[in-house]
Amino acid sequence: METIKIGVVGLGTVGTGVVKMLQAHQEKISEITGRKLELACVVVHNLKKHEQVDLGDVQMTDQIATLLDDPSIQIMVEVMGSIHPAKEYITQALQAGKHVVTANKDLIAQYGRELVQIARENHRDLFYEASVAGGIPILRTIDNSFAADRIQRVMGIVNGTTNYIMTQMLTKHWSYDQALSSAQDLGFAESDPTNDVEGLDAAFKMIILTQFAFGMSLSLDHVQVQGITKISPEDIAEAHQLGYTIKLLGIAEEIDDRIAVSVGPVLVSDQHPLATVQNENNAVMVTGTAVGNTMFYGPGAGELPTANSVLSDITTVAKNIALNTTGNTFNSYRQETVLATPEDVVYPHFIALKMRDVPGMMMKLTAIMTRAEVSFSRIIQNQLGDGNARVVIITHAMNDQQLADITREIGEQENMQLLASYKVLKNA
Ligand SMILES: NC(=O)C1=CN([C@@H]2O[C@H](COP(=O)(O)OP(=O)(O)OC[C@H]3O[C@@H](n4cnc5c(N)ncnc54)[C@H](OP(=O)(O)O)[C@@H]3O)[C@@H](O)[C@H]2O)C=CC1
Ligand SMILES: N[C@@H](CC=O)C(=O)O
Repeated sequence: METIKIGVVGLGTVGTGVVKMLQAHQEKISEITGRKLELACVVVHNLKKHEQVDLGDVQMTDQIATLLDDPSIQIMVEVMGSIHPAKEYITQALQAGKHVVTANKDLIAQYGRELVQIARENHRDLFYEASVAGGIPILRTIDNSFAADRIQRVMGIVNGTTNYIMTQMLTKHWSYDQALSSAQDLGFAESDPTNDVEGLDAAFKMIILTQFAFGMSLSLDHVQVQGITKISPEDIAEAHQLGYTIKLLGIAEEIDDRIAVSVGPVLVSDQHPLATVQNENNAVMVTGTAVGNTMFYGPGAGELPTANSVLSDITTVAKNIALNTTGNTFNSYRQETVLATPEDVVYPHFIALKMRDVPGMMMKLTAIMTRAEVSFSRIIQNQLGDGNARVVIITHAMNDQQLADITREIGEQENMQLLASYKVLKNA
């Protein structure tokens, strides 16, 4: 049986899982692909850190040239993360005639088109299943199984770290710092977790999902992004009291041929399947015109779940090599990017305010809402004990322009402060 040699760049959470799975499932992969896969080298940044790691005959190096300059290595697996030098390594690998598998969503979301072009020019494969929702095979599913359907919306929990943090805070009453530190220890968080908690990691994944589902290419400034760092315990408790769970949701939806993409805390009805997704698990709901609602659930981060997605890409490349059909990248669906306007995006909202507890304040708030043509659906008021009250409103459906008008007017009031505003998702 012919051998395909593989070089892996990165031996952190995902790289370790890839090496383990390549070694453990060798026989099955050979049977499926008709090729023996051989791990030839592993490239790391700091060799000293890995002194205790036993890779047997496999060479460990801190020199990327060992991999790039070896023509016998046919597949490079990039699991080191960040933009530079990962982008340069992938470019050089493709130009040197290697196929590339990566888990790097930051890179694919921002430079995916350029890298796909380089892969095509060099007739090489480029796959990145692990870049979205870790262990859930969502990209290949959208690419293959939704090819003929018209997708209306892709929505879900696509960051494991934040879902893990919020689950621990709600169920075990851990502090934010304690939960984040645990997510880091478990290998879910990015090396710099800012992107996780500020919603950027989820935004990169939504950019990739939008490309697959709608064929439209977005940049980060096309996505409305809010993280979890400003969610307060009061927000969580009041949402709970009203029958909702707060989740960091990515939503990409087509509204009259225009696209709206956002990432932010959303109140999800406790009856909604997304409300039940706990810990580092992710879930992606894809709504198609023909099929209706579908939901894909599983671990969104972690060593072996993510490695499994990387291995599915490696296996695909190996099959393509065996069949002499390489030169494939993921989906080639392309549509002109047309963005929705703030008037297009319509949701009920949870709005929390602090205001002086004196006569007339509620009338002022009602007047602001009336001017924006928004009505209340539910309202709670709690005294803060310092002469102020915390008021929480669930509005009827309103658009982003109405929300912007309300936010501006509240900001102009004395004795009234907007504390939070989140979308509300009612039904499946
Ligand atoms: N962790 C997860 O659950 C998931 C991660 N991903 C993505 O997978 C990728 C890897 O993530 P993860 O394994 O968590 O990251 P880690 O931080 O755990 O590991 C990164 C690895 O890359 C190596 N590395 C960093 N810079 C270089 C360099 N210049 N040259 C060679 N090696 C380098 C590091 O080397 P050294 O050890 O010597 O410092 C380390 O071994 C990222 O793109 C991430 O977004 C995707 C899905 C899930
Ligand atoms: N940091 C990411 C890892 C997977 O993409 C997450 O927590 O989801």
